[in-house]
Amino acid sequence: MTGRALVICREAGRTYGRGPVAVVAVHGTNCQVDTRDRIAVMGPSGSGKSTLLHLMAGLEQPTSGEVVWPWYADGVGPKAWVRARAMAIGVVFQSPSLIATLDVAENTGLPLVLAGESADRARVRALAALDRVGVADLAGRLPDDISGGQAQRVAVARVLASRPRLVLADEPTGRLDRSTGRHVVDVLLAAVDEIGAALVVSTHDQAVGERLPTHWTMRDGRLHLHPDGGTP
Ligand SMILES: Nc1ncnc2c1ncn2[C@@H]1O[C@H](COP(=O)(O)OP(=O)(O)OP(=O)(O)O)[C@@H](O)[C@H]1O
Repeated sequence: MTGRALVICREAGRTYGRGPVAVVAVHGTNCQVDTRDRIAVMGPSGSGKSTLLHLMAGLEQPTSGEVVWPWYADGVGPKAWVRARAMAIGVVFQSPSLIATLDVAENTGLPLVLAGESADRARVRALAALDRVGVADLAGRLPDDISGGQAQRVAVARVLASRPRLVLADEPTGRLDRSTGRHVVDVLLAAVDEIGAALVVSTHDQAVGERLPTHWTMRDGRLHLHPDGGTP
């Protein structure tokens, strides 16, 4: 913890299904992400990393405990809050999920347009974000005409365009070869430094975990924090 709290999990847990088929993806978890944190959540496939990140992003509701975003302003209506939170917490998924019929710049600016920004303004911010991750030259290309590594950098730019306070990257290198993955992590780290955002990366790849100073580990839905930073 190095700054102001952006998200706090208090005994937050998530169970899927009920009765004999219930799966506890995340057991009651206590953790906090602060403004300048750089955290790797390490753990094998199925250990609950994605579910934890989705809880922090507000994409999933906890079935026990609570997730709190302390910068929530009382009086903001639920719809406005969901929109504000989506802008402030950017999620990079394992698959970039670009829309095939929109070019790279349009894909990058889409969340801004959906949030009510004009198309012109969204384009300016999209181009700046693409430039920041080194793929401005791809702005007019369609997703089918770019590589997987380039698409993942576009997905990073799409998140950065909103200038989030917190970036949650869920196995962002999972589908990339090692050297492309390393490059995407470089880009992510440089970009969050530049915009002053906190970063949480979930990964089962030691090489990715080693790039971040703080390590949390997830095993069978239980999160272990390492106050001394921990080794991946
Ligand atoms: N929507 C869902 N419905 C039912 N079970 C789910 C759902 N999402 C996740 N799970 C289960 O919850 C557990 C944790 O999954 P989660 O995806 O969070 O793990 P993970 O560590 O991110 O794994 P991976 O790296 O493979 O994505 C797994 O047993 C998974 O099968």
